[in-house]
Amino acid sequence: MTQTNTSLKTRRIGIVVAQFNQVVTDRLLAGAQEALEQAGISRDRQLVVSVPGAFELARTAKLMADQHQVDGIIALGAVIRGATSHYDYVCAETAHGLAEVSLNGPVPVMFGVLTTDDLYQALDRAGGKVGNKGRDCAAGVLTMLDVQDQLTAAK
Ligand SMILES: Nc1c(NC[C@H](O)[C@H](O)[C@H](O)CO)[nH]c(=O)[nH]c1=O
Ligand SMILES: CC(=O)[C@@H](O)COP(=O)(O)O
Repeated sequence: MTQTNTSLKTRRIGIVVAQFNQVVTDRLLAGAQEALEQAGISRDRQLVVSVPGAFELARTAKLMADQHQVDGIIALGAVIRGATSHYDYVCAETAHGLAEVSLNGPVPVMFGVLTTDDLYQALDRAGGKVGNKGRDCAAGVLTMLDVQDQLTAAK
């Protein structure tokens, strides 16, 4: 599918970012914001909201989507395995929650939540040697808007 990006100048993108493991999520946020700006979505059209942890991302994304504040949403977080099974619950519910908001809500939601065994794996994926998941999600949300436009035009 070709990228048209015709209406990017008017798009608004929401970014919901978890404060937990902020040394990682700050880098994801920076990657996402920089990529959006490079694509033509200036900072004043990026609505950034921070929440306590990954578990809170879905509810906040839902509020943004339901209030029609944005055309697409990027959810950013870093869940890092601890000593107990808490990690599994946070990962599962965060993923289910965000998927539900994306499937049942009016705008696409990108899953920019790292789920890693340790801090090093997370940093590698937040602007380190394995890329930046925030940046990937910025590209992804724009592709999703383009896909949506093309499907609407093809009706
Ligand atoms: N352990 C991590 C959490 N835990 C916190 C939860 O997300 C949530 O804020 C709390 O249980 C209150 O509802 N969050 C992360 O984003 N990353 C973690 O590694
Ligand atoms: C992913 C978590 O919630 C985690 O950091 C909790 O750590 P623990 O399992 O050691 O309590």
